[in-house]
Amino acid sequence: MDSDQRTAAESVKPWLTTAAYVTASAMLARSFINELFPNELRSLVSSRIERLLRNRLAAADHTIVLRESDGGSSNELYDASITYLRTRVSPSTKRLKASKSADNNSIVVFVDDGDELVDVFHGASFSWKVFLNKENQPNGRTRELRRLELTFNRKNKETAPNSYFSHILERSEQIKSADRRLKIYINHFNNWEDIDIQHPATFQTLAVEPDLKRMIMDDLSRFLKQKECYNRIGKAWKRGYLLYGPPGTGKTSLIAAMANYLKFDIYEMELKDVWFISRLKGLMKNMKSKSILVIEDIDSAIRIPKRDENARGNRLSDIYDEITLSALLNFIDGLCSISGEERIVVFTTNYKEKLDPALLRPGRMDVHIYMGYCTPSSFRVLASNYHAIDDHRFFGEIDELLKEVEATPAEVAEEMLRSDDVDIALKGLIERLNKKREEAPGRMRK
Ligand SMILES: Nc1ncnc2c1ncn2[C@@H]1O[C@H](COP(=O)(O)OP(=O)(O)OP(=O)(O)O)[C@@H](O)[C@H]1O
Repeated sequence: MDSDQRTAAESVKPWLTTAAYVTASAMLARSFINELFPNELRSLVSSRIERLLRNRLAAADHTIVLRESDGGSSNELYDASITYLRTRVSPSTKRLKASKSADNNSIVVFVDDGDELVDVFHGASFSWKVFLNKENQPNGRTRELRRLELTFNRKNKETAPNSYFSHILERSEQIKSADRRLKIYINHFNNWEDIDIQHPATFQTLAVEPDLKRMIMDDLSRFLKQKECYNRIGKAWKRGYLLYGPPGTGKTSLIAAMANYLKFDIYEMELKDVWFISRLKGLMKNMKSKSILVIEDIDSAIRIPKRDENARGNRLSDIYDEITLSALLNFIDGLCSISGEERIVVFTTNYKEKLDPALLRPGRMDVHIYMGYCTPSSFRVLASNYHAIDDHRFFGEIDELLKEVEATPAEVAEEMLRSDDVDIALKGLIERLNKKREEAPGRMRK
């Protein structure tokens, strides 16, 4: 028996002893009843006595309820417990339900609603039950919400809320990061909906200059280690990035690479769907920690309708609260400082020159990153991504063309994908670059 099994066996012992006590007492009581009571009364009296014994046992229990959603916000402790408990299902659990995980296509097995799972931690037993609640929504639809009930013996009440929950939070983080696929959420009315998109971009597959790549990775790693420093200077633990450059230069790919590198989720906020400032607040409150908030195309006007729907007039200003980007930044800063969690905020634009100069002043967005046209070194990354090559007789010609022509990595990637035959793909790219040079000599690079 290894030490884990020994601990488990030892911790189960008191439960077995208690169960044996109940069974033995019930048997004793039953033979006593058989002696004393006529047939008709026997089953009534014996069930009363068994109930009494069980109630005495139950009185020694504590129960903690974890709801899936708490006051409209998602409950991270509930999520962590579900992640953790999935790894604690034992073959002896009588009824299990199985489903296919959207995250990584694996089969997930868990106890069914109403069933029980017993976990042993530091020699104490913790019994979990899952319950399903159905809530009627104002829009007539029914929302399914689950809750977990954790029951443990009163004598473990010191262990349960503190070290057991810390253990669950820590383990669930480890499980998630070992078994993780990028999650992308988009806002839909008041809620975030996760969309099942697999974005495989990583810093390795990202076609940007090596120095820029290193700078971004170092900046992210440094930020994560700076919680104390941000606390000390009284700043929200938030890092803001402004990504700018022409369409197809990899701004979205960089965000995915950042998320995959940090193992953070992405929350993509469509401002045009936000409508009310209160909705913005609610959405930000519902973002999980360790996340990247993305607001794309910030050069387009931000207009949020007035909170009071009756305040309708003829002029635009009667209907909309124009919120400047500057105000939005302040607002996000304020909410981030309340949450105290690390947060990355990324804004993107194709037209940096259209932004309010006040936004570009130092201190507003921490890092400005220009995502530019394809260069010989970023072309090498794409050639390796799509054809697993690091050299070819056509590379010299392509390098010369890329120094002259403005071609986005997206355009180069498109040519690389046209054929599995590397010679055909590279010839296609040369033709495209030559055509660009002829068609737009004025846009040639200096
Ligand atoms: N720098 C890059 N590295 C690797 N692939 C890239 C890069 N830029 C573009 N691509 C390829 O082109 C596709 C489109 O690029 P992406 O959406 O990241 O560009 P974008 O700058 O965000 O464009 P937009 O401004 O239109 O949103 C990507 O899915 C990827 O295949």
